[in-house]
This record gives sequence, C-alpha cells and structure tokens, in this order.
Amino acid sequence: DSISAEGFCAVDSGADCGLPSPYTKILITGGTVVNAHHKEVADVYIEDGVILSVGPNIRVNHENTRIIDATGKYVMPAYMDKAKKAPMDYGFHMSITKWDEDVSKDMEVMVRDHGINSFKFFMAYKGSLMVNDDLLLEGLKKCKSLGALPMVHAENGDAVVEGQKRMIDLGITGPEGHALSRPPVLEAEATARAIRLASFVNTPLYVVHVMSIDAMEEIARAKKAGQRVVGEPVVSGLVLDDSWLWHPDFTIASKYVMSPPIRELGHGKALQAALSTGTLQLVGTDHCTFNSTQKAFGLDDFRKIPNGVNGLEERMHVLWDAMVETGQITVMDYVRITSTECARIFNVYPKKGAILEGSDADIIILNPNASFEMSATSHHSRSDTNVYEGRTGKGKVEVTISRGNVVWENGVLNVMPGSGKYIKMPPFGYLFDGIDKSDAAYLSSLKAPVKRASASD
Ligand SMILES: NC(=O)NCCC(=O)O
Ligand SMILES: [Zn+2]
Repeated sequence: DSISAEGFCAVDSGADCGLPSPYTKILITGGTVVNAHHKEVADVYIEDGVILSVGPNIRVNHENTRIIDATGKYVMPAYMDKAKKAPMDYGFHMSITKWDEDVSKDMEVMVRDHGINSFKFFMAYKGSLMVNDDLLLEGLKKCKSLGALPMVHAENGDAVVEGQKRMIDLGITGPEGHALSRPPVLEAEATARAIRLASFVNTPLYVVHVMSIDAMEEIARAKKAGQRVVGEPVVSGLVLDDSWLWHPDFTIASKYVMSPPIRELGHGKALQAALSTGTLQLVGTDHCTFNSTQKAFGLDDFRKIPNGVNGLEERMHVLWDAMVETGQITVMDYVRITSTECARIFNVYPKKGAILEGSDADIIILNPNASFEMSATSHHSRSDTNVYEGRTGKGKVEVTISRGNVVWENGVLNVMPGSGKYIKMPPFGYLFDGIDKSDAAYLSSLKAPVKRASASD
C-alpha cells in the first residue's frame, strides 16, 4: 500500500498515492484570504511556487492549473508545521554554549555565509549547555555587532540545581519534583537578568518559551519602558497545566516534563491574554519529543527525564480552538502570531508570512467548521505519546501548500523530500532599526570624559 498506516505518501516511491501530481499552477478560489492586517474574500493564483496574483474572480486560461475551492474557509500564510523530511522551507538558529575566539569567528561566518540571524543562550542546564553572565554578555555584544538576534532560555540554572537537591532531600523523585524544583521565580529572575543585560548592551532580545506570569510580567515591564524584547509563549504553556505532573502513572506524568515547566492553572490563561494584547508577540512549538522509553530514563529520578514535549503538528489547531474559537483574538491576529510576526522578526517578510503578490506560495486552507481530535494513535510523530491526548476542538487545516506544492491534503502528507528549502535569514532585521541612533544618544549623554585641569596648572 503506497499510503502507510501513518498516512504518509512518499512521492518518490513511484507508487500511485491517489493524490494529484504536483502542479506548477494553482488557483485557490473563493476563500477568505487573511493577512496580519487585512482579510478579504479573494482568489489566489500561484505559479512556480510564487503568488502571482491575489484578488476577486481571477481568470486563468492555462492548462494544468489545479483549482482548489476554499469557499467558506480561511486561506493563510506560512504554515511551517507538518514537516517530515522537510517538505516546508526552514531556517535555523544556533546555540552558543562556550566562548572563545573561535566561537566568536564562527558566529561571524554563520551570519555572513550561512544565513543564521539568531543565536540561543541557555541560562539553565548547568554543567552542559548553561552560560554564565560573562559569556552571555560576550554573546549579546557579538550578536549586536552582527545584527543577529540573541535568544535566551531563561531559568537560573544554579538555583535549579539547588531546587533539585531540595526535592531529592525531601524524597520527591517523581515528575512532580521537576516543576517543584524550578518554580516561576527562577524563570522570572533569569528573564529579568537577560532583559537588563540586553538593555545594558542596547541590543534587542528574544525570550523563548515564556511559561509563567512572572516571566511575562518582566517582559511587559521592559516593553513598557521602551525596550525591544520579544516574548514567545509556546502552545503547551498556553493550554496545559502542571496537574499532569502529579499523575500516578509515570508514563503519563513524565511526558509533560519540559523546561521551563508547564505551570499551575492560571498561567496559561494569563499568557493567552498577554498574547492577545501584544505583550507577547508570537507562538512557538518548542517541539522536542522523547518517547516513553526515553522518558523512563528518569523513572527513579526526575532529573534524568529528558525535557521536552510535542507541539509541531498541534500548534495551529490548538491555538485556533483556544483563542480564535473563543473570540479572544481575530483571525488576522492568528495569522500575525503564527506567521507574520515570525517572518518579520527573522527578516524574511514579505517573502514569507503574507499572501501578497510576489510572496512564496506557503499557504494553509483552514476550515473553521471542521473539528479535530488529537491522539498518539493518529498523530504523525513517531513518538508513542502526545501531551494533547484526547483533546478535541474546532478548526482544521485541510490543505497545506509549500512553495506551490500541495504537501498536505485530506489527512495525508504528500511528502516531497527536498522540496523544503533552507532559507537564509539576513541580519539586521527590523528590531535593529535605530539602534545606532540610540547608541549615539547614549554616548552624547555621557558628558565624559570631563576635561580637568591637571594639578600642576
Ligand atoms: N524546552 C524543553 O524542555 N526542551 C527543549 C530544549 C530547551 O529549549 O530547553
Ligand atoms: Zn530552551
């Protein structure tokens, strides 16, 4: 059978998947085309992977044009999920875990020659990935000089080790010990510290996986003071709570172990509110899965449970259901926080993140009236668990188009190995605009050095 039990169809298999062959021309008709600041009922015409035209009643005479009827559905940009063998375009950020001249030079090469425009610094994971303030400062300065965005995993790694020791001493060795050992105050402390160091260096900062009210409020305070700080919540932090970590079944409890931890009930709703008002700007997946065998490494000691949860194929559906379906955000906000903001921050807008003439044809068609149900038995990840097990909701992505190729349709991933292209992301995105001017203002504000008469005068 050319369609496997997982629902994947490899187009290079030579088998007939029952799917249409790739067209170079696609006309999407009658849908509501949504961009971050505007929506309209319109057709979208795509040729060779690029959007050539957006407007009402587009007429095409060409042969071999695939017509996709999107009447009653939403047509939205840049859905970077569903990637298996990368059928979607992608980019990378790199992590900096040590500091010397070679690392500094490598960062230059990565930005100049390889299209990397962001670097992640871990303030936690002591003994492996963690950076101290000294290294973080060097990294922030280097990022600024290169026009690359520094990102932080914000938890106080030294205090986390202390918290872990406290739990083990209390005989708390199960997954609940993970949340108890690294409470929100440690996330807030590191978030505040990174924000203040970024302010001291005068560079923009991106805080990944914001999980708590406490950390979010540090970001809100900095933004209110005019600092350029981007806060990214992830879908698990928006809709789950930490009660799962107390589940009596280790296999279930351990699948919710991630860092910073999923917080008590109430944090998710507050993060959603911050997202709807713009305090937090975009939603990530932080997709990092381990199967139940891997999670079981920490059966007797929560410190050994590998950190991470799924979210890649769930993000769009969960977010639609939790925030658009409930009326908290508009469909245009949804496009902004899932797509456009990301493309702008990482400096690839409007090639990505919009349905405009000349943009890449990366498009989803979402049916707001269709419902979904999530389960490890039906998801496309190879993991045997899913943190959204049994979750149902409204809003389903029915078609995904990547650079003009239909890669997802009718629940089947029509994998085109290699069709997803690595996207080089240029430095000095919009967050760097005007930094030179504020640097100059700072220098002129110093009124120093003061010229003093020498003692001999
Ligand atoms: N977030 C998490 O627990 N896993 C992914 C790795 C990281 O960013 O910490
Ligand atoms: Zn992280």
